[in-house]
Amino acid sequence: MASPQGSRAPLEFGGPLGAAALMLLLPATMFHLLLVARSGPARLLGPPPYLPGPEVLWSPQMLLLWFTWLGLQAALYLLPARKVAEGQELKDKSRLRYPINGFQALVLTALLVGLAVSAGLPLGALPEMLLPLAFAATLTAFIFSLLLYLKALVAPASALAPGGNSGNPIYDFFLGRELNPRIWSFDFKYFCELRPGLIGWVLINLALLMQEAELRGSPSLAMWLVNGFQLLYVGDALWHEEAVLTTMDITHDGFGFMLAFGDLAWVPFTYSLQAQFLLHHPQPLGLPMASVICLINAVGYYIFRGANSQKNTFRKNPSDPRVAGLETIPTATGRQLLVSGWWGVVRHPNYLGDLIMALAWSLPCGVSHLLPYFYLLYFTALLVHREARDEQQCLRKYGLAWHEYCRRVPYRILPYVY
Ligand SMILES: NC(=O)C1=CN([C@@H]2O[C@H](COP(=O)(O)OP(=O)(O)OC[C@H]3O[C@@H](n4cnc5c(N)ncnc54)[C@H](OP(=O)(O)O)[C@@H]3O)[C@@H](O)[C@H]2O)C=CC1
Ligand SMILES: CC(C)CCC[C@@H](C)[C@H]1CC=C2C3=C(CC[C@@]21C)[C@@]1(C)CC[C@H](O)C[C@@H]1CC3
Repeated sequence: MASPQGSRAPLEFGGPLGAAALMLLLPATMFHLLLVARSGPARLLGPPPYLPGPEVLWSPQMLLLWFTWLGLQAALYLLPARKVAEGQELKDKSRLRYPINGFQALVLTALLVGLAVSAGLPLGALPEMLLPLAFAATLTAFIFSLLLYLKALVAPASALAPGGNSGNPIYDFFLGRELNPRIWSFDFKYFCELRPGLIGWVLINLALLMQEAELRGSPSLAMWLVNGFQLLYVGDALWHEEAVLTTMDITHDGFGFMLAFGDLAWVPFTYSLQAQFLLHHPQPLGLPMASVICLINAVGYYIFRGANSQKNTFRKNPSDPRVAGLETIPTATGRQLLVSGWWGVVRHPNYLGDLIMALAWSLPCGVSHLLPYFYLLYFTALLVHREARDEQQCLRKYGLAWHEYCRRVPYRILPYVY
């Protein structure tokens, strides 16, 4: 199996061994978190309260519910979109087209769920179904990745991703071989990245809030904050859906187990960890502390959105008055790099904002347990690793200009620290 570039791309994630370990470790961590969040001691580093048997994990009804959810999101994806955007130029100089209707899918899902709840759907019962649902999602991710791997065997070389075609089946299965696997115009990676997982995450959060209201009479302030912050984050991602077309996930990485599991299982079932924790471990939170936490989230969001919008506006139209005055470095590709504004503070200001928000999502859970801080810890590791991968890609793209950018903006994520 030759690399699409002729020469083999360097192995990432620790090569085949690292990929095999991650394929076991990631689902194990997700189930560990689901079990521990509902246990009394809620110890991140302790053993799980029990090991669930097949009768707890396997449920045909939950598999059906999961497929109904995927089917609903796929149907919403296929609805007419307010805009159809073009992706980055591919190796064969063509550009794929993508529907921009993610926010519409979120609103329509909210309407449908609202109608179903008012007709008697017991959404508050969902938290009890998380284990078999997570199992259904994990199983789907494994089978789906296998089908994607097989599909790539008949794909033309130009459709393969730069990584993920090492010739080692475990590594390639993990990273994904085909860059943009599609059936007709249905793009699997783009669909999975933003719809079932992200919208599923806020739906699980809402179910946990409703269950808390049933148990304790009303949702706690901490639960409101976690729900509000994460809804803002998901709403923002879907509102700015087009921006995902320039992320490395879409332009560089193949679609394999890493993204299939990450999008379909990891995001909904682990990103909702704080709300899961709060349902089983209510935390007192006064208004003054809640205001401070809201301020932290607002600062994080301001940096995150400011940085992302500045780069996206600049990439779309460098003469836009909002970015035209910013200082830039020319590169041999004809593109320029921003060296003032947010992108002159650190080389990844959007990651800094994202991490500040991650802190604000954990703080409502108090400081008695490490468990709700799992997201912050995992996300720091993910972004540090992602930043290093992006750095390599930028160095390959921009060469000397990237060196100059690193000299002018020496810190990566946190000014004067990292
Ligand atoms: N919650 C979660 O689990 C995750 C959230 N995220 C968030 O998603 C968002 C997107 O992140 P991600 O895809 O990693 O990457 P970025 O949006 O940070 O994009 C990196 C790219 O931006 C361009 N770029 C870098 N520096 C400059 C500069 N100085 N001037 C102009 N362009 C520059 C380069 O591409 P080019 O030059 O080709 O345009 C580079 O490859 C972030 O806000 C991140 O925090 C990401 C991962 C997971
Ligand atoms: C579990 C694995 C080790 C890694 C899985 C990674 C995925 C969960 C993430 C890879 C890139 C992502 C992005 C987002 C969500 C998480 C995944 C899918 C966003 C959609 C989150 C919202 C932001 O506004 C945009 C992000 C793009 C990248």
